[in-house]
Amino acid sequence: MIDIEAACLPVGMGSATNLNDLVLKLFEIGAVKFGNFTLKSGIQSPVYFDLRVIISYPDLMIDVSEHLYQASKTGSTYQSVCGVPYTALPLATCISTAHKFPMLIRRKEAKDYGTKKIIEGHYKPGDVCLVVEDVVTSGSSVLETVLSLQQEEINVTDAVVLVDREQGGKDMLKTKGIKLHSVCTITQILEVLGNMGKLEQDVINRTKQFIHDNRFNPNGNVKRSPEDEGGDRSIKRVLTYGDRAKLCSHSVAKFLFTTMEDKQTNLALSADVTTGAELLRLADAVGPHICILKTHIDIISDFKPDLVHDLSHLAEKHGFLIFEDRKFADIGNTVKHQYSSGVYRISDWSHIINAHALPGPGIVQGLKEVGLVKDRACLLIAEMSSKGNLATGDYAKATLKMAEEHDDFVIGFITQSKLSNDPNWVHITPGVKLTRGKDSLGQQYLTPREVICDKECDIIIVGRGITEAEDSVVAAKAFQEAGYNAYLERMQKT
Ligand SMILES: O=C(O)c1cc(=O)[nH]c(=O)n1[C@@H]1O[C@H](COP(=O)(O)O)[C@@H](O)[C@H]1O
Repeated sequence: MIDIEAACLPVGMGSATNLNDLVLKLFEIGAVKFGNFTLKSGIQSPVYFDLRVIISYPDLMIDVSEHLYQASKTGSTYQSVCGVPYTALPLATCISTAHKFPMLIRRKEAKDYGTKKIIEGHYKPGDVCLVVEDVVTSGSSVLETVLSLQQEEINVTDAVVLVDREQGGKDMLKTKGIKLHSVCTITQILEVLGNMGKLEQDVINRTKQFIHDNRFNPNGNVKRSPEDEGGDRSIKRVLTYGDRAKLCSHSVAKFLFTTMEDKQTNLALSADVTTGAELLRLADAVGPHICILKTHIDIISDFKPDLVHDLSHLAEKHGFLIFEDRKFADIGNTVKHQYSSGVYRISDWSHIINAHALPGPGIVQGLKEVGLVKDRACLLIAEMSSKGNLATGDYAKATLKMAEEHDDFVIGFITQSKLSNDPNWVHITPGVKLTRGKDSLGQQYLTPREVICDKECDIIIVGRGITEAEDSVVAAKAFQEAGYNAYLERMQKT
């Protein structure tokens, strides 16, 4: 049974109702729903929380924030409170104004201009901040806000959430040193609604079974700095590829970061060869060393549909993603056809495609109408490697903005430098050789270290450095090692 006494202590400027009334109210306004819902991950869930709707009920907002405030009072002291964007922002605001608690706002996107701040508000290194969230499932959204705060040397020891779905978030956050407090758990909600006769027993059983069957493992591995090991809580945390796999919501980006960590490679092979047989030979030989195989399918002189079928098998065998470097650049309606049909039917086999931002957002919308249902991903070309290219000035910034508006499909950029600190974006850089240089047609080369360590991009694209080497496997191994070592070096220095 629920400890009602504990849930209705009078507090600060207001007082919280009892938990039963709160749960009932949430149920009545549709903030808690039972049925069949497809979650962002694609999983079918018998329960869905839509806590955004509470902003339409000011009394409920005050009540929920008082419950959150109560649940967070566990002996720790905080200098500030920060809501996980967006739903928890108004909740954190209510707590802040009711209890004279300074607030911080974490930007969802990092500003690359002006103050360049990701955390807004006044703070100093070593401050302790309470993180507020509406619902916790795996804990990754709370973690994302925690990591942003920690990068500014703000400590987080506790987080408070209205509903814990009991799917592993609490344990995962514990492994990161964060204690999660919840106003209520899904078990408590089922119990309250069951006792009030609002839910059939089979709905309760189905929901319990779903929660039981869909738990996340608490296997996070946020890298700690030496000061952290020494007990200093002013931690600067560094996100590994594995951490970023957990943070990002797009399945292709998740797979990519996971592969990079597991295979220890940030190498994309640009397989710019002109026959099907050569493409397959290269893919099979170099496959163990790469995370992405990039194609220009229209330079294959003997293309047959079987080729992409065989290539897909090799992608599965070696665990890499296929990226057709089609560089779409037309209006939305045209690119839809170019992507889905014609001889190549690119959307049927290529996990990732790229597009120029030049035509405006319609190009992404058009591609998305084809790619989203197939769980495909897109990279926007923000900066190019060739001398004299016109993608300069504010072009990259405008491209980032376009990507942010389509982050369900766009997972990152083809770029020469890091555009954003948001760990969800994948930064992929072509024009890489083991030594700096250029070719006779304006291509300019940087080294893996310059790209990964200095410019802080994530993946190197290498073409002729491998395809024209005497032994492509030896060359691929060398690029794999150079790229991954540069990444490890960056981890050390950050
Ligand atoms: O989108 C790309 O991949 C790309 C963008 C860019 O700015 N520069 C660039 O070279 N590329 C591609 O990256 C590959 C580079 O090949 P190499 O110069 O042989 O390493 C080629 O397939 C290019 O089409």
